[in-house]
Amino acid sequence: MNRDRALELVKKQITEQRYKHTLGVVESAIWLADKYGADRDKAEFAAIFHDYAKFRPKDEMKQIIAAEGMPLDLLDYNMELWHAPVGAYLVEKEAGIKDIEILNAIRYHTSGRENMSLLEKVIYLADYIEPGRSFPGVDEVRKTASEQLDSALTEAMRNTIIFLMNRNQSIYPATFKAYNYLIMNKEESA
Ligand SMILES: Nc1ncnc2c1ncn2[C@@H]1O[C@H](COP(=O)(O)OP(=O)(O)O)[C@@H](O)[C@H]1O
Repeated sequence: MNRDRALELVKKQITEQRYKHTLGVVESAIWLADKYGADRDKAEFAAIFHDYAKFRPKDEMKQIIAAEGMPLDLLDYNMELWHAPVGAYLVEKEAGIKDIEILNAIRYHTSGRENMSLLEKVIYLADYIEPGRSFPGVDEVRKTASEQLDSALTEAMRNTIIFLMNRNQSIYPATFKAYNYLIMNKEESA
């Protein structure tokens, strides 16, 4: 599949505003991929498709999570988390994307996970820092992203955890695990 066809498929699934966000994530993902040596084409496709399932009905997402052997504890947490694993499933099924690295980058783009691949890190971070984002702290993360990938990822996860805590929301444990893994496996140069 080429880039234009992929964009066309995604455009049908999401709102105009979310499509703009997607184009921003593509730009940031390619920038990060080039900077840190990830596969540029895979980064581009993962970014294009990352929010594919964002507007699927809640019941359809629930049904897919249960039927496709996804972690059932997802259903106990923020439903904003669901579109990521459901997206990975639908992108394979409906768009025919088979590359497991691309699918995993989509699957973990909201929660993160322990021991993330380079591509997973690139997509998680690109989603956080894309040019359309304007929340507090994003400029600091952008600056760090231009210097050290894992440090930027750690900052983005820390901000997300603090953001959720300040709103009295529960936090899906995969994000804590991802954060702990980064802290506990930090390179001395980081
Ligand atoms: N570990 C988590 N537990 C619960 N909610 C989370 C967790 N990580 C991220 N979220 C929330 O999921 C929502 C959607 O995340 P994401 O898909 O990255 O954002 P967006 O829809 O803005 O692109 C955000 O509001 C974020 O706060």
